[in-house]
Amino acid sequence: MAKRYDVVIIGGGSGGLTVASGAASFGQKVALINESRNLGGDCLHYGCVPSKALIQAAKEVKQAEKAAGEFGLTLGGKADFNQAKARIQAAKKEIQKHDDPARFESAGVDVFEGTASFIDQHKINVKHQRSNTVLKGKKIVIATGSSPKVPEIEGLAQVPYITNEDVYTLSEVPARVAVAGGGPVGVELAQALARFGARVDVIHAGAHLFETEDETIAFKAEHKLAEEMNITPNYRLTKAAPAGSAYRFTAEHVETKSQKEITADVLFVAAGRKPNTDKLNIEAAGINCHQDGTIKVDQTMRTSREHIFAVGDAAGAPMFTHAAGIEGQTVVANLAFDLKQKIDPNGIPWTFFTDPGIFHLGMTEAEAVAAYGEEVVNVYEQHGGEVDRFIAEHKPDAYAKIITDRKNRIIGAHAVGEDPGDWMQELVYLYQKNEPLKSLSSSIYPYPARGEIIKKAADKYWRDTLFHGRSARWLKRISKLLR
Ligand SMILES: Cc1cc2nc3c(=O)[nH]c(=O)nc-3n(C[C@H](O)[C@H](O)[C@H](O)COP(=O)(O)OP(=O)(O)OC[C@H]3O[C@@H](n4cnc5c(N)ncnc54)[C@H](O)[C@@H]3O)c2cc1C
Ligand SMILES: NC(=O)c1ccc[n+]([C@@H]2O[C@H](COP(=O)([O-])OP(=O)(O)OC[C@H]3O[C@@H](n4cnc5c(N)ncnc54)[C@H](O)[C@@H]3O)[C@@H](O)[C@H]2O)c1
Repeated sequence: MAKRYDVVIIGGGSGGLTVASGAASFGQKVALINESRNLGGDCLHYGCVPSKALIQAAKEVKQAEKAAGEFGLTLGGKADFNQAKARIQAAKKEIQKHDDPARFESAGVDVFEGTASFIDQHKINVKHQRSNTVLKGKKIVIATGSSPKVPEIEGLAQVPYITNEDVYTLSEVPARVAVAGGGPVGVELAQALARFGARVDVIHAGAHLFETEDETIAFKAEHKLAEEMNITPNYRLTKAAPAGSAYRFTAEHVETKSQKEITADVLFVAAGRKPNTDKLNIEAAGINCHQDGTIKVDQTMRTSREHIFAVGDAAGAPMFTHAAGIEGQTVVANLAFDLKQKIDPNGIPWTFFTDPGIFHLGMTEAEAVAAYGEEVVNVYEQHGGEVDRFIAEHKPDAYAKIITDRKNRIIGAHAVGEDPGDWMQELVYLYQKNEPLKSLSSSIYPYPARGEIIKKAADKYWRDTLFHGRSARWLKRISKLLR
């Protein structure tokens, strides 16, 4: 006999947990299935939390070295990676408390440990060790996340490699690390390993690091990151082989096919993600998927079956914890009240935690020009070298680019510099409220704020309007009359 629920959720990560607590709080009878009792998903166990803990530890090591060099201090010894690992464990343990299954159970959610697979479009089998439990859901939410994609690399079977799932458990930092992939997973962690003493080679099949980013931002970030690691864009890692006590990797130019060889002690595969949809027996539910296995959804997060929703990484890009969260919130409203609330994918910002970091909201300049035409798009650029705080902090490389339409509404906003997520967040608010950039000009920033970088960009709108063009001529005339 199947156990009956209003909602059955598959996956206990950022997306699934948001749906579980939201649906239960609206009085729905909820079942949550996760492969292990350790809820929290990729973000907590292998993604955001451990990576940010490691990145911060590595940043402190780098700052200590930089300060020693600049201020004539003597620094001895080698940074202890085990201390960073201890911090990672402590952070995970603390945050894990929020995702304790008991908390969800006390909120009325039935938590099932096991692997879920569809029997038909309403029934799901949960397999745990040798037992099988069948659940029946009026509504079903798939939130199974994603895993590292391992590309075809000849000889990889003879060469041990790591992914973001193993990097935090390395017993020590290898002397030489080859990284396949120049996206955020590869570069955030590569920089951290470099700061703990590894010589890092990033092999990247794209024309530049961070392919999703505005070109100006990606180039500025890459230029700075190249001070700490060897970056080889336009090359794909194609072969791996043992070479004495180390390994030899062959990278092939994506167009000319010319080859380069790199020797390293460890290969870190960070070549993208694949959705965790392979164990779901998804055909039994009759849901349509994209070719890469991600689930097709509309903007209400419904799949091709009206009563089945998908959120988070399993539903494809954008793959972020907060994206899974907002998608989960939208699904709660849609399934509990039969609404058709939509997600605006352009309204989901993100930050990459490299140093310098990257902030992204909406369209890049190239995307905006392609979508609206050059004559409609206005671009406001602001350099940190003209902002007192960045000058005082010796960080003049900060840079922001804000793209607006003719009415000065935000189409895109991008930045590179130290913790740009902190000083660019107001633009997310403006975007959501459909407010113009120029409104920031009247906002007061406690001096010397990093956020002045976006106020100065907004001031440029007024300068263009007041001192050039038709209104400038009128203002001059009025001013003369009043003299
Ligand atoms: C190294 C790294 C760093 C990252 N850093 C950030 C960051 O700083 N900020 C940010 O916003 N995002 C970051 N991300 C992305 C973020 O981790 C993901 O977007 C987010 O975890 C997706 O949440 P989700 O709910 O879709 O899936 P997940 O959190 O992966 O949860 C899916 C859950 O479903 C379970 N599951 C899978 N299949 C089944 C099945 N058949 N039956 C039962 N259970 C199943 C899994 O075990 C897992 O617990 C990072 C990712 C990586 C890899
Ligand atoms: N700070 C954050 O919020 C954060 C951090 C990490 C990851 N993430 C999320 O995780 C997603 C996945 O990130 P990712 O870096 O794993 O993937 P990605 O797809 O962004 O980058 C992987 C890159 O690897 C390259 N590649 C593929 N095969 C290769 C090969 N054989 N040799 C060399 N290069 C190869 C591809 O050109 C690709 O650009 C991101 O899009 C993001 O949504 C977010």
